[in-house]
Amino acid sequence: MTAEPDRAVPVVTVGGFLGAGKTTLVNGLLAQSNGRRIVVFVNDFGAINIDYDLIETVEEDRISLKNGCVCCTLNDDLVGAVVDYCRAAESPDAFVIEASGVADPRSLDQSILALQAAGHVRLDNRIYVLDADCFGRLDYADTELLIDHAVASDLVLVNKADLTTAEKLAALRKMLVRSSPHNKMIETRHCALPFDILIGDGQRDKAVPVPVAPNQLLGHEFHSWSTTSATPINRRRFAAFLKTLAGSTLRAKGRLFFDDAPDRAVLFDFVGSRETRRLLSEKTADPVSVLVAIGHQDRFDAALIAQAFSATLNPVPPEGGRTEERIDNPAF
Ligand SMILES: Nc1nc2c(ncn2[C@@H]2O[C@H](COP(=O)(O)OP(=O)(O)OP(=O)(O)O)[C@@H](O)[C@H]2O)c(=O)[nH]1
Repeated sequence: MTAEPDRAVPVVTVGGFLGAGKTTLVNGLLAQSNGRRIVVFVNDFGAINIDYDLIETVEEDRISLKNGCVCCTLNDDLVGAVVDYCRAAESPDAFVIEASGVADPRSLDQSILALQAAGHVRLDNRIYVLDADCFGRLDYADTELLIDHAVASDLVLVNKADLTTAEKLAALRKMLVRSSPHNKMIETRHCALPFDILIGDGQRDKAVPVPVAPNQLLGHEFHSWSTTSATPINRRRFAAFLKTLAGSTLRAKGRLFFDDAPDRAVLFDFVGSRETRRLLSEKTADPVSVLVAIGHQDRFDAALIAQAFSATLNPVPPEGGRTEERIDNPAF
C-alpha cells in the first residue's frame, strides 16, 4: 500500500569526501530545526556532537533530542527505517541522510527513489560538500570522481572557503562550472547556510532526472585503523604521533584524554594535514580514548600508526591491558 502523496516527507542527502564538512552541515541543520522534527541518519554516530543539554535519551543506535529531532545510525535497512518513521503517528518534517565519506553518495538515490515511488518521501535536495582546502592535494583519480559526485548533486557547497585563497576558489569554481554549467554552487565556511536553502519544498529542479548510477567506489581502496585506550595520552609524545599520521593518513578523528587533564575529553579532528582539538568542559567519569584513522590502502601503514600511538601512552600499558585495536576495511 502506498502512502498519501501529500504526506511525503522531504529527504535531503549529504555527500562529500572524508572530512569535507558533512557532519558540520548536519549539526548546523539540527541547531536550526526550530520546532521541526528532523530525523537524521548518519554513518558515524559518534561524530554528531550534540549539546548535552539538548539530549533527551541515548540508546545504542539512536539519540533523541528534546527538540523532537532524532539521530540514528545509517545501516543496511535504510528503507525499512524510513518507512517505520513515516508510519509513526507523528511522522517527521524531514529526513537528512549523511553518506559515508568513502561511499558514492549516488548509491543512496536508488533507495530514496523507491521510497518516493511508494509515496513515503519526496527527494528534496542532494547536497554535496567539497573541501576547497584539500581538493588540490588529492590525486587525479580522486579529484575526477569527486567532480563526478559533485555534478550529480543538486547543490554543491564549496566548503572551507576560509582555508584557501581566492585564486584557488576561482579555479575550483571554474572547473565545476565547466563540468556542469547548471549546478547550483555556494561557497561556505563551516557549511553555514540558512535552513531554508538546504531543506524545503522545491529545492531541486524536478525536471532534472536522478540518474541511477552504479555504486562507484572511489579511486582507491581505503583502510582504517582504530583504537581505544583507558591509559591517558602523553601530550608531548602525541606531537610525534601526528607526524606519523601526516605521512599516510587522509582523515583521523577521536575523543582523546591527555595525561595533563585526564578526565576532560578533547575532540580531535585531522583532515589532510590540518588538525583541530577542542577541549570539552564537562568532566568524564570513565575516560577512554577512542581514535580512528583512514588512508589509501597503498599509502596507509596501520602497523606503523599503531606503534606510534602506543608510544604516546604514558605509562605504556601493561601486556593485556585495556587497549584494543582494530585494523580493517572501513565504513568510515
Ligand atoms: N576551517 C574550517 N574548518 C571546517 C570547515 N568545515 C568543517 N571544518 C572542520 O573540518 C573537520 C571535519 O569536518 P566534519 O564535518 O567532521 O567532516 P565530515 O565530512 O563529516 O567527515 P567524515 O565523516 O570523516 O567524512 C572538523 O574539524 C570541522 O570543524 C570550514 O569551512 N572551515
